Amino acid sequence: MGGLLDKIQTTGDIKKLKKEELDSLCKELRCFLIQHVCKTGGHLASNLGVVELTVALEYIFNLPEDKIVWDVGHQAYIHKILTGRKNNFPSLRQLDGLSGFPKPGESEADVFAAGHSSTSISAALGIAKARDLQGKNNNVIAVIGDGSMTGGLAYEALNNAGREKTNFIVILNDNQMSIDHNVGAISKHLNSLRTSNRYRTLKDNFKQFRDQVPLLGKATYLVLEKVRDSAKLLFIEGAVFEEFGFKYIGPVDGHNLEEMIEIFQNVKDMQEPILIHVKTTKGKGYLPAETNPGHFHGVGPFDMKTGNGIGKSGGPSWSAVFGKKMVELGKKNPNVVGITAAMCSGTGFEDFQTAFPERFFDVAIAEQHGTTFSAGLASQGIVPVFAVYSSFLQRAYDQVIHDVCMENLHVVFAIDRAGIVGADGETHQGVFDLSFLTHIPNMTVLSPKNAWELEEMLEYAVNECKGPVAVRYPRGTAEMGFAEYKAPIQLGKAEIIQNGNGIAVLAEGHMLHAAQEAVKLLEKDGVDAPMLVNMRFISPLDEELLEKLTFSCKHIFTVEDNLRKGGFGSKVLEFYSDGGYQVNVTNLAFPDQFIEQGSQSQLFFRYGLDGEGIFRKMKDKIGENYGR
Ligand SMILES: Cc1ncc(C[n+]2csc(CCOP(=O)(O)OP(=O)(O)O)c2C)c(N)n1
Ligand SMILES: CC(=O)[C@@H](O)[C@H](O)COP(=O)(O)O
Ligand SMILES: [Mg+2]
Repeated sequence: MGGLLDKIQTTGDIKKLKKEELDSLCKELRCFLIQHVCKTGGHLASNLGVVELTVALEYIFNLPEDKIVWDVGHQAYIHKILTGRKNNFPSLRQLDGLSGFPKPGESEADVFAAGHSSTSISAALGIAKARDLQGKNNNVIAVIGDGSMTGGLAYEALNNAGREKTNFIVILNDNQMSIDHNVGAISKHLNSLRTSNRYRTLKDNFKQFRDQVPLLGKATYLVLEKVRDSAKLLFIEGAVFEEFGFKYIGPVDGHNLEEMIEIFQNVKDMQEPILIHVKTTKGKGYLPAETNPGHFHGVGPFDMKTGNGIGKSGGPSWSAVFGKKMVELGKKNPNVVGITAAMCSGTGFEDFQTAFPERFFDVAIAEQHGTTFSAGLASQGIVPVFAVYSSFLQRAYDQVIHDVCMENLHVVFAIDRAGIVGADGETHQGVFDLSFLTHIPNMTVLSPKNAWELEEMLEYAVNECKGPVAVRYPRGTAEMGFAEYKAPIQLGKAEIIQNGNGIAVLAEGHMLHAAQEAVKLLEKDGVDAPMLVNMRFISPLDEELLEKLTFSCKHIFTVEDNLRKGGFGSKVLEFYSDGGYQVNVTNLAFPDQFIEQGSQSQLFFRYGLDGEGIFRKMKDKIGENYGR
């Protein structure tokens, strides 16, 4: 690999290239990207789609003085390669490696961190206003996808930005895709703009006019050039963005470097809010990704030649178990409906969508709306099951409290990707939901130990619960172990896996597996069989059991896939402290910090939450009483 890309070692080096070289640079970038992402995995399709857009932006604007804010940030790989991180690219999304998202700590060219969608316009506006207050005159650009443009926060920001007479550019990268196909009225509106030829007409009109002027003098020509340039900036009727106060430019071909370079040159330094609508193709330039952009949105390692995945194909994922059970529940109960916020395939909801299209709602990237919409449905006797990634539900904290729990409405939250998710890192780790849900009055929170229990809990949540209920389960292959433990689910009741004295290990959800491994190691080390418990309910806790333990156990350990503060263990401690019990409780959980990227197993190991790590921590704690 080499040539032009080798000349780009640091931010701004791209500007040393000749304009005629940029097409070749784009080709090299695509090869580089595919060759590396096929090994590391990552958000390939979105990045292939923005190669020319990123090159044009970074060729015209002056980084790092000019600020580019990437929405979600999953499409910032080309930006990373062009801003000094090419050599580190093999470590993308790996433990201690390059982040898959913009990170100001990684480079001065990364202005604002992201991972969750629809934040770019707000953040960029803040950056632009700070610039104005500080008397600077750099450009500020938000790059947002059409999927992210369905998030409410983007409109709060447009509403605010449209009245500012300041240098502020929004690039709307429209590939008609979210992860799955984009949905909703905004998507339709963008489609009507995409297919309009008004921008082309203006350009063509100019060409016709110019060709008709005989013996064009240089001065006239220059005036016409200016007219043509400003023609691109003309108010185009019908684009919703104009109503917000933005000057709308588009649609522009996002794979045509020349066109984009010309437009960016024109808008650079303009003192008003401008929105440039750029049309791109997700997966551009790599056939498997162009053909199946949903799959290549976020992909694991794959064979570059065929696009086929590489690596172990274990059993069904937790999401697949959820999806299959939902079809069964939907068949039995016509009141059950499914809701997703643009994560239909990720949450395993596709079969339900196919089976019950009229009972399935993709609300787009709108977790807040999805939650309140569910509350509305529940208020009328429908049973909504909102499948949502743990970290994205953070968005809807107020809606969960104010619209669901306060009214004690029967909304079922199927919380996918709860706990450590791995390579997406800090922004996506689902390690807060136990802390932000279990203290809300009326909310029931359950965690399954295995696939069977997830199904049982869903059945329980849908058919037996009366109020708000959340079932949380992790990313990855569903656990099948403990198949012989099938006690029926009962409100607030834990499941005893192994009786014992002296030591009790209370496990949350899938952490039971690591906890059992640790217990076996303790036994092997000469400790009398500790008690092992699958808690099942994190809220309400099995208080009867907790009280009983105070008579038989000297040491109580809690194990969970969540941060320590406010989590399962914290609740157990609180119970004992409130009741004035004298017990020795140790919480084994992730430390109270943002947890970095890495594979799930690497992170469980690093934080001592794999079987061996739990064993060591327990051994340390038991100390002088060890072995008795
Ligand atoms: C709040 C939030 N919800 C959901 C997601 C998951 N997610 C990541 S990218 C994406 C699609 C974004 O589509 P778009 O902005 O059009 O980008 P594209 O991948 O098409 O370039 C979704 C739903 C997220 N990152 N943040
Ligand atoms: C960028 C983003 O938010 C999603 O693409 C996310 O990375 C998907 O995660 P999963 O791979 O766990 O579905
Ligand atoms: Mg898109």
